[in-house]
Amino acid sequence: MSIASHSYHWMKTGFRPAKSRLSRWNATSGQIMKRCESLKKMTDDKLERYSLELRWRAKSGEPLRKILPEAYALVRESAWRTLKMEHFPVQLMGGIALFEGGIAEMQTGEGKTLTAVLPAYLRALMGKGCHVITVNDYLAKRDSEIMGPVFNKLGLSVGCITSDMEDEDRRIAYGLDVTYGTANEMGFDFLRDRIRIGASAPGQLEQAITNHKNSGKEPLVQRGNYFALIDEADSVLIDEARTPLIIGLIQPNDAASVNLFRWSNRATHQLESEEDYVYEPKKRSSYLTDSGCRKILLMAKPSLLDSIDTERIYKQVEQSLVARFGFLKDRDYVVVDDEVVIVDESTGRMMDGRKWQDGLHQSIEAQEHVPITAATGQAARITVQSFFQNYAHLAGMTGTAAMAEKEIRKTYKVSVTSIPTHRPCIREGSKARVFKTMQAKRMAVVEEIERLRLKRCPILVGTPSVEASEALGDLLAMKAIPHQILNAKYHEQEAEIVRKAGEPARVTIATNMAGRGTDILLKDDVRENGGLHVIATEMHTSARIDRQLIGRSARQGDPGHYQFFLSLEDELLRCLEMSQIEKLAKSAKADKNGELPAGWLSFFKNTQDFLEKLHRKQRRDMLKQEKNRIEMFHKMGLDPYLEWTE
Ligand SMILES: Nc1ncnc2c1ncn2[C@@H]1O[C@H](COP(=O)(O)OP(=O)(O)OP(=O)(O)O)[C@@H](O)[C@H]1O
Repeated sequence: MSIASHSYHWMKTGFRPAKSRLSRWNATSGQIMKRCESLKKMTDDKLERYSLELRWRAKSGEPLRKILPEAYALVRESAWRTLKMEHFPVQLMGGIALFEGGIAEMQTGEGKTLTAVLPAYLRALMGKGCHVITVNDYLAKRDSEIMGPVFNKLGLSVGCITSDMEDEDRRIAYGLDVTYGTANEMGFDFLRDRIRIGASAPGQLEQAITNHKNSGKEPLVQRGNYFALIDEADSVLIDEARTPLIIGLIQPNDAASVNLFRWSNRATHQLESEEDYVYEPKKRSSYLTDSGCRKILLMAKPSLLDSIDTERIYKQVEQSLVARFGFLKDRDYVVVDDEVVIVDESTGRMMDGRKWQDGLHQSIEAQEHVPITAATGQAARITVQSFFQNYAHLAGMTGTAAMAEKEIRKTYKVSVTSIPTHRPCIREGSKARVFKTMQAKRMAVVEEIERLRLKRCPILVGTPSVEASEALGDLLAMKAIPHQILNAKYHEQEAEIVRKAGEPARVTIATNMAGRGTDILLKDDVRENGGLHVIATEMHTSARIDRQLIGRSARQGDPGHYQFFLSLEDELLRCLEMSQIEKLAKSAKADKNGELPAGWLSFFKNTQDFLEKLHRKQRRDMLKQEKNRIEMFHKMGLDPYLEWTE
């Protein structure tokens, strides 16, 4: 079939891979489909024996690219027998692209979960383990459970790593043929293993591992880094890459430090903005002015603070100011059982076990009047970028790679290729509506929900924080509109909430938890009524996150619809100076319902662009620093990942 004649569908944002590559994949995909015909008559036993033969051939040195057509045909047949799903030709092409490495852009809802099984199976034949990286525990568990039978039927074992697992269970899961888990868990397991091995000079790691194995010490948890297939690659490789993984070295708190955290928090309330301190929202940083330093010096303090030097006190007060103005409860963190738990901005999920550094976490604990936990120093650290560079083979897939193509190419030196969709995407968008105040916007959202409910459409409302999701929930409750909320506080009910979200007239209010990976299946006659409607109640700091939310609708050729509702009091605009927003708000001419003319949308888009640029620069700077750090460690013959070892 020639490229010109086949009926693939391209999204506007996608860019095409070189034609020659696409036609090669297309031809191989055709071969695979043909092979599948001959597998139909095989018994299950024969199918498994065939798979064993492939494993033997792979281990005997036959190149995997030669085995690929047979392997993919087997996987397709196994998926049919176990899940009643057969890979579409475009999914086979995606699978080939993933085997060849780099990032495959497959639109939201195109079935990346099923596609991932193809390269994972093929690489797993080598018997060196294969890691499928998902963005959260819920997806790791869901995907390994759903896809497990496809591998099992072909004689391969599958497991998953979740944050609540003990080392022994992790070791077992890593020992299986295919292991699902998050970059976080796999990265931390890698670091903990490095601590077990101890520092090793560059180039001597293999020897150090062998020595460790022979030493009879606690065995390592991972058995190597052979192949990583990253789902939602842009989230993992770009968004998560902003914070390095750090294993803390617990530094017990002394009474003076605890007093300092609590006192600094109180002290901030006696300081005047601009006169005593300056808080910079864009950088989330603050500094004391001369007047502020003087005031701090003169303030009454508990005698325990006498032992702490003044510089440290200033620094801590500045940190408390950052905690107070830069970090909001139910947006950046939640308090669960007297514990401050970070909420990840891009996924809306609780990040168990992660803590802010440099006393910031403790400052927030002081602010929330909960027990102050021990601060952590660094024992071992690695950036997400360096972690994935340890893998012999790396591939990724996402619905939103094209938007970050340049950055991915520059950082990871891999190409991004866009795979056509199976059916044309018929998602419809309505013009964004902009309001002067948050309240006016929320009222309009409620009205829209009422209107759509009358048409019996399921509605997914995206909100930027736990707080915003609950505020909207309260409004709906006041109007007796039934709804369900999906935010970090309800993560245990996630599967149940998602299962119901596609029912007629069902209203689901969610944070970014209902973003990447969430698959809302449409029930009953919902398709005829226009499919799922997504109402985005704010624009995110990254357009990719917006695209992911919208991508919950109109999947697999289904109908679907989206609309943005924005206001001048939105989170996105908080990065601007207060005075600038006030000026804008004054000049804005709203109608009687508080709605502004459509032209205001460009203002939001510009702010989003500005923030994306700023974050890109921050990531670039971080990478540069990291590169210099590793080079310096290498020059000194030291282990770049371990700051401290026994
Ligand atoms: N070959 C297939 N045959 C039938 N159904 C399929 C096939 N491939 C995928 N699906 C269905 O399509 C839906 C979307 O799949 P999936 O959630 O894997 O998409 P995705 O590409 O990962 O989306 P996102 O980018 O939003 O994570 C699922 O309900 C899945 O069962």
